[in-house]
Amino acid sequence: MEKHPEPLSGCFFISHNAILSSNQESGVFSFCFHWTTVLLNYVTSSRLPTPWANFTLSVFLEKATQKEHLVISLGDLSTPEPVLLRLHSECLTGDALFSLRCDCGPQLEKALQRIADEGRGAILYLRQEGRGIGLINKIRAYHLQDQGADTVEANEQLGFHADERNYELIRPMLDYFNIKTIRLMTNNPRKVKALEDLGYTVTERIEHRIEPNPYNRYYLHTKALKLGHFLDEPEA
Ligand SMILES: Nc1nc2c(ncn2[C@@H]2O[C@H](COP(=O)(O)OP(=O)(O)OP(=O)(O)O)[C@@H](O)[C@H]2O)c(=O)[nH]1
Ligand SMILES: [Zn+2]
Repeated sequence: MEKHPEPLSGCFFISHNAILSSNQESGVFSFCFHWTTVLLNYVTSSRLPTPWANFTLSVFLEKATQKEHLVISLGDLSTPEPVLLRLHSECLTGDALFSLRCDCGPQLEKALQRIADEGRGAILYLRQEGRGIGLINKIRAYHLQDQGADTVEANEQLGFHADERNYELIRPMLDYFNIKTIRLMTNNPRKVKALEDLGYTVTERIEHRIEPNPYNRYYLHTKALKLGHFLDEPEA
């Protein structure tokens, strides 16, 4: 049985952003470091045969929450060509329970298919269920939506922002695979910005739409209207 690595490396490292600033008038130079806590540690990996391809599954453990975040990868990601990537937020109802309320399940399949077709790429499967509010609160939000609220209003009625996800935690995963430039499969402009803010280069945004169904039509409409997703705003 594999021994649980504990801890894997030093607890702290110096982030890329060592800032050198100067005060022209006094001629004083100051050098300050931003110390960044390592949010996740790589734990282990295995083969993951699927109907689309034989992927590799790697697991990372988030220190603060003990959540396991996953990377499903194919091919050599360390070469300089941009990596086909999907940041997929956990959706138990859509990914595993076949829910038609959202587009997550078909999006996950589409990403697996696309990576298999190209023979190289990765899905970061992030345990940020319900846009970061967790499964119980997502079901509470669904309950409110059953009574007429839209997906944003439901979150707000529960005291959350429309989107509570934090993308900081993807850095250790991308760095582990030495990924620097990315072709991102998404309809969400905030994911592109999040990657760029973290210092990665997004060379291409690849639209990642699925055919709407009668149950997710209004949800997709709201995402386009209120969350800025690049979708066709299907009729509510
Ligand atoms: N709070 C809340 N979360 C939802 C709802 N429907 C889906 N989710 C969650 O939303 C996340 C997916 O986010 P989306 O907004 O659908 O899409 P995205 O990841 O921002 O963008 P894409 O990359 O284009 O898919 C998953 O974590 C789902 O569990 C909902 O009505 N309320
Ligand atoms: Zn979903």
